[in-house]
Amino acid sequence: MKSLFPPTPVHTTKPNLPLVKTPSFLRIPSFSTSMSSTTAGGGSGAEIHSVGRRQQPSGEIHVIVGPMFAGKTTALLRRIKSEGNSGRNVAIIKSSKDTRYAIDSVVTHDGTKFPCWALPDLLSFKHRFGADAYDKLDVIGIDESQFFADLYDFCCNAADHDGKTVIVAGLDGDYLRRSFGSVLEIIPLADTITKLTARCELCGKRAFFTLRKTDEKQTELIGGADVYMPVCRQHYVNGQAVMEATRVVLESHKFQNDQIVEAAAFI
Ligand SMILES: Nc1ncnc2c1ncn2[C@@H]1O[C@H](COP(=O)(O)OP(=O)(O)O)[C@@H](O)[C@H]1O
Ligand SMILES: Cc1cn([C@H]2C[C@H](O)[C@@H](COP(=O)(O)O)O2)c(=O)[nH]c1=O
Repeated sequence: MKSLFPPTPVHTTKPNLPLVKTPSFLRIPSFSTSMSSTTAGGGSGAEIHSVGRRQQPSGEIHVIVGPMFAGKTTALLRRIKSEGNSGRNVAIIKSSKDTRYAIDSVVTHDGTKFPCWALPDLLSFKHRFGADAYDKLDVIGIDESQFFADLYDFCCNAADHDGKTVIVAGLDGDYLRRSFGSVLEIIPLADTITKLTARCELCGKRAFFTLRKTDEKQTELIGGADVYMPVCRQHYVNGQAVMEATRVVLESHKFQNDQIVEAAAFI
């Protein structure tokens, strides 16, 4: 097997980064001289001949969700590498908001790396990648998909119109277990959906949720094990209660301190 990783960029405007591998280039025929289709009843008049027109490609969408540390990126990379090893042209996009381990690579929590395009949005990918190179792509991986507001439109275009296989990995829920970004919106578009689990950091059981260990409230907060941990249902509920109790205690301490400061000002 040829070594594809790191793969060789093809017609990219961003040298040595975005990656498309490519032993057997141009595998998918872009044009057909004659395309036939017959209706189920074999009825007459159903035959279509389309000379010189682009063949309708058949795309796919596969969605991988779960809490943090569940192995979503690992699963995405495994799939992308396997597609690359089968001779398909692949590229991975991640959100440029995720600067945790590397700027231009997808990196798993246990250190596996793969070069990627780090972008603020998805719909600009085709233009940045180059239209010709994009046409030759077979498989597009998307990591940290919860951060892309244009996920639905990109997946629709890429799979339905451009015939790409799109593999999407992301958080289905945020630290409050609310729907995160547009990830759940693409479920109706998907061929397959895989929900992975991690290990609860407090008891070792299966973890379905992500607990935020700090008291920051914004939905988007980039971080790793310093800020988040995967937990089971019981420890999520307990953990939220502990966080809430801690907040109340800290706020009451702050209130008491403020009163002491105010009182001191009068002395
Ligand atoms: N509590 C945990 N449960 C499971 N895996 C963990 C945990 N903490 C660290 N890891 C590591 O994280 C790896 C998964 O990383 P990654 O694929 O980046 O996950 P994700 O993309 O879902 O956050 C696991 O193979 C394991 O080595
Ligand atoms: C739960 C939660 C997570 N995030 C951020 C934290 C990380 O930067 C990513 C998730 O990365 P992973 O590959 O799934 O480990 O998302 C956030 O912004 N808000 C949240 O509620």
